[in-house]
Amino acid sequence: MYGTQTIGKDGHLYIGGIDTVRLAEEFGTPLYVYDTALMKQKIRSFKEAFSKHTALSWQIAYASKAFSTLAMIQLAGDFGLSLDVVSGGELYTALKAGFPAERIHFHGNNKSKDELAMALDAKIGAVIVDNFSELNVLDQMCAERGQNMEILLRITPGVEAHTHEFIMTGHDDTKFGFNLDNGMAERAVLLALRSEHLALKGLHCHIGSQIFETEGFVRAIRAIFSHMNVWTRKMNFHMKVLNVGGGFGIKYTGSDHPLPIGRFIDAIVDTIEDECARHSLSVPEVWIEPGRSIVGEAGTTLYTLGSSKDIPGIRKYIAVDGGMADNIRPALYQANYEAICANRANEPADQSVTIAGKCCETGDVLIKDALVPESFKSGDLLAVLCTGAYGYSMASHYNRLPNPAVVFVEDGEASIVVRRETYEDLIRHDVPLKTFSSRE
Ligand SMILES: Cc1ncc(COP(=O)(O)O)c(C=O)c1O
Ligand SMILES: N[C@@H](CCCC[NH3+])C(=O)O
Repeated sequence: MYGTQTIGKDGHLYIGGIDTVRLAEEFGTPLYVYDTALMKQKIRSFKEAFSKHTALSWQIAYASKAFSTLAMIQLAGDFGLSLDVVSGGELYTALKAGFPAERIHFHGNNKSKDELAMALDAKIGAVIVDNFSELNVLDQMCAERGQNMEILLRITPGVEAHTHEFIMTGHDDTKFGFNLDNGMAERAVLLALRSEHLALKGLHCHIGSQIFETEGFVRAIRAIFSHMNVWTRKMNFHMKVLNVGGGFGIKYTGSDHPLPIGRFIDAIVDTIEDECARHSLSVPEVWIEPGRSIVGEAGTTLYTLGSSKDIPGIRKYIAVDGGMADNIRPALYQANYEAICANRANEPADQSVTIAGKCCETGDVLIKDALVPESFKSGDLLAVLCTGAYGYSMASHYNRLPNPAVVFVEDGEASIVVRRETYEDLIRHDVPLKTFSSRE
């Protein structure tokens, strides 16, 4: 159980003081429910961890790829966060939400000219330049417009984070960033410093996601400083900002043991301060980009149980009214989740079942061994926990399933922040063949 989740006397699961059975009745299922008090608490713990380091300047940029909607971006803005966006769509959402442009940082390994133009028009805070072609294109665009832009360079420090290989990003063989050890990063620093319109503010690295140890951050920072030392003296490059990315691990199941956020922040800041002292450099402003660790545990997906299939001696499948279309993570990363029977949460959960989705795909299994009450049956409500990160944001329309609604709950109030898609929404952009003259 997470955040404000409780079990009521009626045996129902409550979130933010609201009965999830009522939420399902009112908004339908599948339904993404976000405990906003828990998101705020997560933001506060990042801020508190930094405030201990009184001499330091810092920014916490929410990585909106984890969950981007107008309401979420507003919440991040209200709490003084900066914002990491990674596409024109995320940037558009941020601007429409009224997020202060100067606190937006634009990422991505293949930003189009149109996306860069959007960023320049909006005068965002920084572009995190990922590769040589982007450096060149952005420089030319700024020159044509007579505009300046602050940039960071994304560095690939050659560090392998201990996580699923699909979500590692700091190792040498990755599509992201300028590699440190083969001279790419040094050349990028040189080119950026020569540009008249790009102001090289600092460096960025992101070693991966769902990380449980501080060691990867420490190694990445040390690797960057071993070069910074040379670049400062050789090229007179003074790093004003070091952005160490996101990736802080969360507790999806009882086998995950995430570190308190303060442990990560202390390790990051202490290492930076130590390296600066060692090389007689001034301490840069420290930026981080948490996504999952702000929204992950705050999200719960409610499903209604439908059909079941018991294969004696093998397993019992129980199917819900969603699946890989609203949560691709089990199929994509073999991610594990836990669930509660939300309308009978007080009954002993001693039956092991496999929770399947409704997509036409054998791999559409949400949880392999979920524990549910013996009497679990069609019509019951299942709450899959910790689905707040990369669930809604990676949702698809596979099998023409409309995307679920999203509600924020807090202090007994529920606010719909994304309406459920309708079948009409699904065909909204389709152009029927009869509009083509070639049809016989
Ligand atoms: C550049 C960058 N920053 C931040 C994040 C956020 O990561 P997480 O959601 O694990 O905190 C990601 C995603 O892995 C990323 O690619
Ligand atoms: N989408 C991934 C993480 C990668 C995110 C961005 N680099 C997940 O669900 O775990």
